[in-house]
Amino acid sequence: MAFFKKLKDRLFNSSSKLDEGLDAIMQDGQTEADAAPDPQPSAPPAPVAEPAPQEIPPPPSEVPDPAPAEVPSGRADPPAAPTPIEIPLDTPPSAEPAARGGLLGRLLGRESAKAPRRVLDDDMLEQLEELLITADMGVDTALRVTANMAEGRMGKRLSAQEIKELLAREIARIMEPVARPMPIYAKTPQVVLVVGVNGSGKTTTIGKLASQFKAAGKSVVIAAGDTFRAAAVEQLQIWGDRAGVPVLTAPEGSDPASLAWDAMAQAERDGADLLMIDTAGRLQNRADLMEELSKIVRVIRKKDPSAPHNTLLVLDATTGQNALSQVETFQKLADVSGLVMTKLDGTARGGVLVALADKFGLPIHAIGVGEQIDDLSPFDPEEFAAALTGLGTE
Ligand SMILES: Nc1nc2c(ncn2[C@@H]2O[C@H](COP(=O)(O)OP(=O)(O)OP(=O)(O)O)[C@@H](O)[C@H]2O)c(=O)[nH]1
Repeated sequence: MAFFKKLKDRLFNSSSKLDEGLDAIMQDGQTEADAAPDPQPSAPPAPVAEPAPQEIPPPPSEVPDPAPAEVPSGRADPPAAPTPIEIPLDTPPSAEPAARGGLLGRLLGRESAKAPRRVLDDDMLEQLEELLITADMGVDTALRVTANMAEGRMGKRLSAQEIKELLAREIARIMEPVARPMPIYAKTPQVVLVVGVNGSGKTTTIGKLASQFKAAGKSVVIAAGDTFRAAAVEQLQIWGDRAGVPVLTAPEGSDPASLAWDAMAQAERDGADLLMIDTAGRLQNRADLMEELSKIVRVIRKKDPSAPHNTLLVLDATTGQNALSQVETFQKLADVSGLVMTKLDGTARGGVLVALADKFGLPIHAIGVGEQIDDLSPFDPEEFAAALTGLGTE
């Protein structure tokens, strides 16, 4: 629960946004009868046709599933890569579907019987859709999520807590298949190419990952592949020092592919388990960047035809919907195998992760929740859904 609390506190902006929005929606449609406290158990039966539901019915099985939980487990792994043998990050994501227990299960049924309720109708659904869109879930995902929430529940009187629970279940269901730590392969050195726009958090993420891999007993080499920016190289050296991992650099302006070749040779010589290669993120000139990335890949493949084994795209969650177009762009530039979402702390835009999972289904290997070396966590769909919806924050 410690991490949940940290994530919850740091995702405060997102959850409070959804919280406030839901409260407003509840107030908007509230009638006197809705607001009236439910009768005490000893009182005569209430003159309402339908008793206030204490439990949310489980999602009907025929609900169209945007990201089915039964997706084959290998779906998100790189197809041609060797079989993973180990998971590096310390806490694996929950194997249990969200609705069947775990954190969400424990958070259910915590509200007072007197909580105000509102009848779920078209009006309310529309308001919910708008709320999710403002939380950066995107139109398509917001529509799918609300449709699934409404399935079999139209006309029912729901409380804000029940709506949050429904929302959290839907979000966790979409996120479950993409919550996968970066796989570690038997082949060494495992080459991890790290791509993303400048400022997305590549350097910081490489440092954090290197530190975690090292703590897990792996030997790591970092290559500072953004050779055109001296400041970027310096930053990476600082992070390498923090993580206690060697950083290979090349003179400013030199060919990143040649550095990648040298780094590969050194990683092989040293018997390193992992080689993490930082790359430039200049999207202003896509043709150049594409050529640069493909040259790095060509060169390292001369030494190992199965490399790179992972191509991590680092995305800044605070860019909201822009993250979607960055995925599209980088998928054209490189064979992206997984995502790391940074800056989830203090952003009101965590909803974009749901849109990303729904649209691309790429694995989310880890999330950045701060600027310190240990502020990188495995992605847990239940904790994320609970934090995003504000469940358990009362
Ligand atoms: N709050 C917060 N800040 C982060 C996180 N990850 C990275 N940052 C900050 O984001 C800024 C950019 O991070 P970098 O790691 O330098 O990003 P980059 O993609 O390497 O950028 P360039 O070096 O310009 O290519 C830095 O100030 C980091 O401290 C995170 O998870 N949370």
